[in-house]
Amino acid sequence: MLQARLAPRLAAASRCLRSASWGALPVAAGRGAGAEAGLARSQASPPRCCSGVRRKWIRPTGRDTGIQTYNSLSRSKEPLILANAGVATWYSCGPTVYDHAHLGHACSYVRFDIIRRIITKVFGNQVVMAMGVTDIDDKIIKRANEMNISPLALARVYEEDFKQDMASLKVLPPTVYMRVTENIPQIISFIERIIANGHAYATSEGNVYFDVKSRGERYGKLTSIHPDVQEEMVDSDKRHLKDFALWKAAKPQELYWASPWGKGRPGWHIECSTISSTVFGSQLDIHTGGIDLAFPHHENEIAQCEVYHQCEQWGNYFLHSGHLLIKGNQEKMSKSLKNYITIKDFLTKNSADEFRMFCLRSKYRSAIEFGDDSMNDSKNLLQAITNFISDANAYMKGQLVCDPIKEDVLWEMLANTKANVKAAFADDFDTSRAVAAIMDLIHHGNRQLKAVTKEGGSPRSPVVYGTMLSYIEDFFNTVGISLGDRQVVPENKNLATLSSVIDELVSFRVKVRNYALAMPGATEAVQQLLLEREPLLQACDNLRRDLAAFGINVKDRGSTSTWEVVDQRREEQRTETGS
Ligand SMILES: Nc1ncnc2c1ncn2[C@@H]1O[C@H](COP(=O)(O)OP(=O)(O)OP(=O)(O)O)[C@@H](O)[C@H]1O
Ligand SMILES: [Zn+2]
Repeated sequence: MLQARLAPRLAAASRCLRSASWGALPVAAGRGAGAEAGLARSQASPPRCCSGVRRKWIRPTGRDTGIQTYNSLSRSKEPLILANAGVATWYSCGPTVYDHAHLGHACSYVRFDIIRRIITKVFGNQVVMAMGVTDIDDKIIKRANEMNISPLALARVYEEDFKQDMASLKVLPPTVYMRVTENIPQIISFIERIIANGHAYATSEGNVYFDVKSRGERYGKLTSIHPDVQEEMVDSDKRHLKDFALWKAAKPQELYWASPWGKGRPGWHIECSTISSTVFGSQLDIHTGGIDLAFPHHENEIAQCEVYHQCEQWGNYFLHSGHLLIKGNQEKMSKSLKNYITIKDFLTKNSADEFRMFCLRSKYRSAIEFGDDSMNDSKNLLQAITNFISDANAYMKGQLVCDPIKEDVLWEMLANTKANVKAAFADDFDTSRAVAAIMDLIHHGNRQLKAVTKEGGSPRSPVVYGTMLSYIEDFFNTVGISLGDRQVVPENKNLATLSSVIDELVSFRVKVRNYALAMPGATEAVQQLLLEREPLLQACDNLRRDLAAFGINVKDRGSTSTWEVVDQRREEQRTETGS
């Protein structure tokens, strides 16, 4: 079905790529310089519109998903309309694979993973996602030279490393990963066609540049950066400073591919335009990346695709995630600033769910400060949710006995929460609002779960708690968090065994404790027995204390007991700070 829908587009794309013709002319734009300029601009203030021309965004025709999303192309929230009903085509800029990925990368990919899950699970659309992997570029060549291995070998190692990191963070893989080095013929054809259409030129030095001026007012449609401004040219064979490289002539000893312009390799931006067009043809619903990619990368991708496809609007929605900043100094976490924490290091002390909760608590577009405080807040929230689940479970099983529950209040709260969560998701994927709505529901649920000492008697309301539990678990499953260690146990046989052992241990302790406490009457003989059984109660208390040291919290609830896993690190911190 999906294949049938995409087939005409794929055919059109490959026709375009095959029919590209030759051309030639004369000049260099590096990823580093441009990207840094873009970064500085995107972090400071929104790009200035030099021409004052209002950007024109063409509202796509198709099926409205019911979601309003902020579109960097129009700089406002727009209805998310998919060209093919029920199917979102999505191109995501992937990693440059020359080193371990860090938490900045994690943040961007986790945030978009959450959005992808919302589009799929909450709004019922299929997502077809292609991700380009930059496996050849200046940084890869430099690092490979330092390590005395081939750039491609280095890239393969770190591509695999990236995929493993993403899997550890529970980021769903794209439908297809596409390596740049496996798309060189397509990239060359793409460049040839851009030249043939009069928007690029080759230089005598074997470089090919995009002629930015040839795009006129349309260059800058994403970021309002316009080529009219006169800038001084520095030592380059290009015609205009803003012209950017489509093809880079190989330096001596550098890895190269043969091309109509000599030995060389692709520029950065052309990779994504070609790969996206190879998979999705001349039209794309969603394009994503970190905010630093808006300029020059996405601006240039747009220019290339629109002159190649000769279309008015290639990508309909550009979504940009905010940066992960280091707390205190407001710096972007990045390799070049050497202020990064690798995903692997992070995961030795924290869980993927904790990081996801950290991401959920802010809007995906905003910058987010990373530090111990914000991670602890996220851990505390997760613990509060786990505690509620444990208490509600105990209540449902009759282990926790409460005063009569005001059911109608809870049913109403639940209905409101469902509506609020869906509205928050539909409003530019506002996950922080959705989490706040869930926490409010938990707060109200907790308020009524007050344990009372007298056993039985009062009417019970397990169904409303069961419904709340199931909704809350569904919510977190939707955004990629597995709640409660009991839920994740089946994935790990050792943990499943451990869980059963603790069940047995706690149940044995309950029998001993009940035996030690079961003393009808107050005769002298009974008092004597109580004294004799005192060591049993002491042993029960000791066991509870010892288990707490392993992060197992045993709760005595009248004649029965329940247990849950608590975050030990958090407990230790609490003890240290006396909180
Ligand atoms: N600190 C960060 N916060 C959020 N997103 C980031 C951060 N650093 C990189 N990204 C995003 O991760 C994705 C992959 O980036 P890429 O592989 O190009 O790394 P990079 O930007 O070169 O990283 P670095 O600056 O550390 O070298 C991009 O979408 C980029 O915007
Ligand atoms: Zn890209």
